[in-house]
Amino acid sequence: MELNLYDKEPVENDVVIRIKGLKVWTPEEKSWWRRKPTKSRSVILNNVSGSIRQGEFAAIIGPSGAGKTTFLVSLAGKCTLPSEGSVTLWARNVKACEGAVEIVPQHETFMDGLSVMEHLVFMTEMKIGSCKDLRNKARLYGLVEEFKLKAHVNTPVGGLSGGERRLLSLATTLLSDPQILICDEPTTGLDSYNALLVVAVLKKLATTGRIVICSVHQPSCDLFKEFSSVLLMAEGRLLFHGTQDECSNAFESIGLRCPLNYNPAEFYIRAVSNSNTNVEKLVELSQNRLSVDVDNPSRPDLVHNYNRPIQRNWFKQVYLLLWRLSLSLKREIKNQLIQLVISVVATSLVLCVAYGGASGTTQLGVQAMRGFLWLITSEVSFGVSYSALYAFEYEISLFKREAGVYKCSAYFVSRLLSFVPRCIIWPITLVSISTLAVDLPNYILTATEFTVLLILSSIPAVAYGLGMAALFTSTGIIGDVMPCVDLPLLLMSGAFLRLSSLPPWIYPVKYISHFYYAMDSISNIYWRQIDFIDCPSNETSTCIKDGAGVLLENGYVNDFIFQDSIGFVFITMFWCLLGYLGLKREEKKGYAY
Ligand SMILES: Nc1ncnc2c1ncn2[C@@H]1O[C@H](COP(=O)(O)OP(=O)(O)OP(=O)(O)O)[C@@H](O)[C@H]1O
Repeated sequence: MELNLYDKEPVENDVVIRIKGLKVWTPEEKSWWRRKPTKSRSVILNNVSGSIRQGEFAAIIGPSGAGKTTFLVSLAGKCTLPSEGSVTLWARNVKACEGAVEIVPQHETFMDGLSVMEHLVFMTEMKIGSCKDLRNKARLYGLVEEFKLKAHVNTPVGGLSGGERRLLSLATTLLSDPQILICDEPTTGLDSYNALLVVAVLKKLATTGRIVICSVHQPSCDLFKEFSSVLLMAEGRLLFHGTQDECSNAFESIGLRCPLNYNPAEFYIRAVSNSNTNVEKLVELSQNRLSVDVDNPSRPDLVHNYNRPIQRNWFKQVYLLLWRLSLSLKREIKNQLIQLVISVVATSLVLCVAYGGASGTTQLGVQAMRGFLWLITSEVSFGVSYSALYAFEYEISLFKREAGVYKCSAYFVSRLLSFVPRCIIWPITLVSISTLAVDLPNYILTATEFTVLLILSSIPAVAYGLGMAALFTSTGIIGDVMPCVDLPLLLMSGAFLRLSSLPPWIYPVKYISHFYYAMDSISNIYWRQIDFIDCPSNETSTCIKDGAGVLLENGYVNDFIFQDSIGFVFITMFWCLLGYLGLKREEKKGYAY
């Protein structure tokens, strides 16, 4: 049975995409200490003009570095390089036609831990709506069938071959049924059977009125002849745009005839690679042809009723992102458990050995218990914040690739929530093992309070790790920056110096230190229960008489529950905001096609 995925009727042969005087440059490189650019910009696209009609199935060919990818990305409105000129769809700026154009990049980016079906279900839910809806379900299964992915639905994406990944990438893009599809080398890496399969699907799309534009590298004769039109590029210029026959006539008119049985695409590319004269002749020839189309009056009345992208509501986006992450993490559960056992159980045992029998009721024990409280607090904070530090390292290109599919804030929040199990398991394990060795008053109640407090304090610690990760991910210097930021926050914990002795100008830093709030709370929980600290008669230094004295010496506050609760909420929001801004900046930089 033939699947009818593209139910729109072909429409009249009208110009949809118009490109006028498009120039794109490489960015100027400036050093931060000099105003003068260290490297001046060079032209990538040089005054490209043209127009593309409804139903066109166009092949962009040209030598390497001709500017094909840059041209495609500009057509999709996703070029982030400095540019001039315009690209319009139905006489409207391409950037204002969200959802009309989809681009399939040369290099696919997926979450490799998911199976093919899980990936497609996630994308269907995000891009077109619930998979329970029969139409959406039919579209999903139709594409699986059309791209011969049925045999691989349970295969992890990371285990697919290069060609299969390419097919999956195309199927994912077609879920939203875009009006204009741009593919950067869709057949590269595919065997001839699959290359023809892909081209046949794309051609079918074009026959239903959509525009399909593909850059193709060394296409075979069979493949090349499937395209309805050819765009030939060299040195950043569009040398020719027209049908295959028109292309061959144009070459003949400048004295170049493609030999019989010779691959025409290869012939055209060679002709413009070797000779500047040929390039100039073709530029001259094409200028007259292109100006006709470009100067046609615009027809804003022809704005097509293309599928506007849907955006699931924010909570649904967070839910779906969490679902995807949980699927990916589920497969790493063994590694996660080993990590937990090594990190927490081993740490707890070391603490048991070092602090065995410590009690805050003796002068010696005061120092030991201060150290113990600091160590369990910092172990949890460091443990969770450093595990969050590399959360975006592998995901940032996926996040950029999926820009527009979900909101940046939903992504950040889902990433924060994905750490919640760790924030619960870590403190429970650490407290339940390590406190067995020390003398806690009201053991069960105090250990429970420690656990709850450490769980609460680990949330801002994760927000801190994620915030820093989002701010510094692309620079690759996060490992150097983090210890520098940690230091003042650590000092503010009160574990190493008396907070009341700090100069007033440095004092506000303590309000953004999660170490401070955690130490303030845990110290209050413990020391408030110590009514008497023994002071031996031969003691030469001043004795601290009770837990309140210890708190006073450290500079911790009395109304700790209120202040520390507000503090935890405040710093969580503070780091989330910085993290969100960091991700937004990454999103703006755009995906590297
Ligand atoms: N962001 C960028 N910064 C600097 N130079 C760039 C950038 N993007 C593209 N270029 C340069 O512009 C030229 C055209 O690149 P583009 O990728 O568009 O060519 P292409 O025709 O697609 O090449 P290929 O067929 O090899 O993929 C290349 O010389 C490339 O190095």
